[in-house]
Formats: sequence, C-alpha cells, structure tokens
Amino acid sequence: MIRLIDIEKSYDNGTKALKGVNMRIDDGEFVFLVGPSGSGKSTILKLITAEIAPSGGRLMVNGYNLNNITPRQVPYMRRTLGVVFQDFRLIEKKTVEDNLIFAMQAVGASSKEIKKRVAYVLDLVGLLEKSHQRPDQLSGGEQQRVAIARALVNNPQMIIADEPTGNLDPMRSLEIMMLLERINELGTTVLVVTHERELVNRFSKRVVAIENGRIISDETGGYYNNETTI
Ligand SMILES: Nc1ncnc2c1ncn2[C@@H]1O[C@H](COP(=O)(O)OP(=O)(O)OP(=O)(O)O)[C@@H](O)[C@H]1O
Repeated sequence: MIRLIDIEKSYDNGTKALKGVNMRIDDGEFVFLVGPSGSGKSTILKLITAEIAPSGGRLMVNGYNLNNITPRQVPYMRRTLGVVFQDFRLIEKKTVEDNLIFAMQAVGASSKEIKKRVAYVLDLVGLLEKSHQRPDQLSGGEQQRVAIARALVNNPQMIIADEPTGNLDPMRSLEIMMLLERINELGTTVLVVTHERELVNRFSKRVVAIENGRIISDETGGYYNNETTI
C-alpha cells in the first residue's frame, strides 16, 4: 500500500513541485496518474522510490515509513517495487534471459528459483521464444515487454510504469497496457504515469489527475475527458 499524506516537495531552487498531495493506493489496485508536463508526476514517483525525500508530510510505501527509513533499508523497500521506464533501460549486451537472470542474482536468488521464475515471466509477457536474443534484435514493444518481465521477476508488490508507451506506436501501446492490466489481474498493484488520453479512456480504471502540484481529480473510469489539458 502507498500513502501520501499532505506531501509537500520543494526543490533546492525553490520550485514547489507538490503542494499538499494526499493519495492512497491499496494493494491490488490499478491506477493511472495523469497530468500536464511539469505538474508533479515524476516527483511523486521519485518520492515513492526514495530517490528524493519529501519537504513535508508523511509517506508510506509497502510497509516502510519513508520519513524515517534508514539508508540500509532503502534497497529492501525498493525490492517491493518493479519500475518500468519509457526508454526500457535494458542491458544491451545481455540476452533477454540474461537481463532477467542478472536482476534475480542481484537479490541473491538460487539458480533453481531463477530458472523457474525467468521462464514463468517470459512466458507471461509472451517472449519465451526470444529469450536468447539481445534487446537490439527486438522491436520497441518487445523490449518494453522484457523490461516489464524484468520488473516482475523478483515478484514485487507493485509495478510503477513511467510513460511506458511513450516510445511506442498506438497498437504496441495498447498491447503494453493490456499486459499491465493482466499483471494487475494476477495480483500485482500497478501505477502507470501517462500522457496518453485515448489509451487511458480505453480502460475503465482509477485515474488520479494532478495539476500544478495538486490532485485535482481522483475517479474511476470517468475523469479523463476532453476539457482537461493534459
Ligand atoms: N531537480 C529539480 N530541480 C528543480 N525543479 C525541478 C526538479 N525536478 C522537477 N522540477 C520542477 O518540479 C515541477 C514538477 O516536475 P515533475 O518532473 O514532477 O513534472 P512531471 O509532471 O513529471 O512532468 P513531465 O510530464 O514533463 O515529465 C516542475 O515545475 C519542474 O520544473
């Protein structure tokens, strides 16, 4: 579960990026976070991943209180999150399979666990037959599916996807969103930051809209209409 209570964030140069944000995401939810450029979406994600600290308010992430988390606890907190980026961020020199194996070895998984889990997640994202290819031999949509598999491989409580379809055409974008929906149906909480109005409107999900550092709407299925400037 994620809880932001009266969260404020001011950057060193004085920019007030968040002005009293309250948001709660329960386990098992699927949430779109939308808003115009500069509204504070990335700031929220960076707070959740503990890349930056809030200037005020309280922040809880999957059982960790980020207001007083110790540096030693941060890697454990991050293991509860799987993060997916717009630009995939795969290791280009490693095969698809090796990208996933590397992520599991980093948390000390056994060879037996790795073998089983890697095959399971590659099958889930539909890429089992491409497991020995390198990312540069795959399409953008396939690379994003590898990145999603990697985010899932250590079985996080939550997937955070930051503009996951920003580099993809509409058809591939829809496929990626449907894959995230399926992952959510299997029990993982999903938070997706996106600009893509049409895509959001195809799914009847909770949409949290932020503008100028404040949440202006939080509704299921209904908000993301034409009057909003995203
Ligand atoms: N490191 C930083 N130092 C100073 N100001 C920053 C920093 N990062 C972001 N900001 C400012 O904070 C505000 C919110 O930025 P943020 O990156 O959270 O927006 P965003 O909604 O993610 O935008 P985009 O959709 O363009 O990625 C903006 O005014 C931005 O200029």
